[in-house]
Amino acid sequence: MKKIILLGYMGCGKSTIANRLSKSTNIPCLDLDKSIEERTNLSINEIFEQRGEIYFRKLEREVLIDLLNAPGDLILGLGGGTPCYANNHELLKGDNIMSIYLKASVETLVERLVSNKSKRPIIANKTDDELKDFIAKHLFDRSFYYNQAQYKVSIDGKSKDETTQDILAILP
Ligand SMILES: Nc1ncnc2c1ncn2[C@@H]1O[C@H](COP(=O)(O)OP(=O)(O)OP(=O)(O)O)[C@@H](O)[C@H]1O
Ligand SMILES: O=C(O)C1=C[C@@H](O)[C@@H](O)[C@H](O)C1
Ligand SMILES: [Mg+2]
Repeated sequence: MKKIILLGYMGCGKSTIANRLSKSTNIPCLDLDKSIEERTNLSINEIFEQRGEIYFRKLEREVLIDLLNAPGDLILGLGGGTPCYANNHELLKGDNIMSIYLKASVETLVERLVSNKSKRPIIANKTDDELKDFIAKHLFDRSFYYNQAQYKVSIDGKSKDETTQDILAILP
């Protein structure tokens, strides 16, 4: 059983690329954020609003552990913060796990996120002017964890197809 894990900052394309990889490989895919929403019957925004981020981070770890331990092959798109909390990055070093960091520049991320903030509670209340500085600092803080991934794929200037092909080329 192998688990292919996509990680990286919000907007780097984890959910999008996980779906495309799944279609090309016939390996089923799941999205950790979606799995959390299904388990709680709440949206990510509602979880943050009603229960707070600490509750979300506990749940995120629990659902991650369950999915990593489930039988069968899986492509899993993590949440943007998943490897950066509760030592989750150590969970991604198991023998049957292939972790892939979708590495994006601050510019690419700002471009994608500026009009897509509302469903992402960490940035939802940032003004467009604040967003670039926030992402630059946040990405810097998180990079230590993202860089623990086994593979790094740069996504700047690439189409969804090109990124998908780059990842297919490193799959066993
Ligand atoms: N290679 C690409 N080129 C252009 N746009 C892309 C590419 N990959 C993804 N996108 C777009 O970027 C946006 C963010 O992608 P996606 O939701 O897959 O990111 P994510 O990493 O799952 O984010 P989050 O951590 O917030 O769930 C989407 O609108 C998607 O269509
Ligand atoms: O970067 C983050 O901390 C987050 C990213 C999203 O995928 C969600 O997991 C949630 O909005 C938190
Ligand atoms: Mg996603």
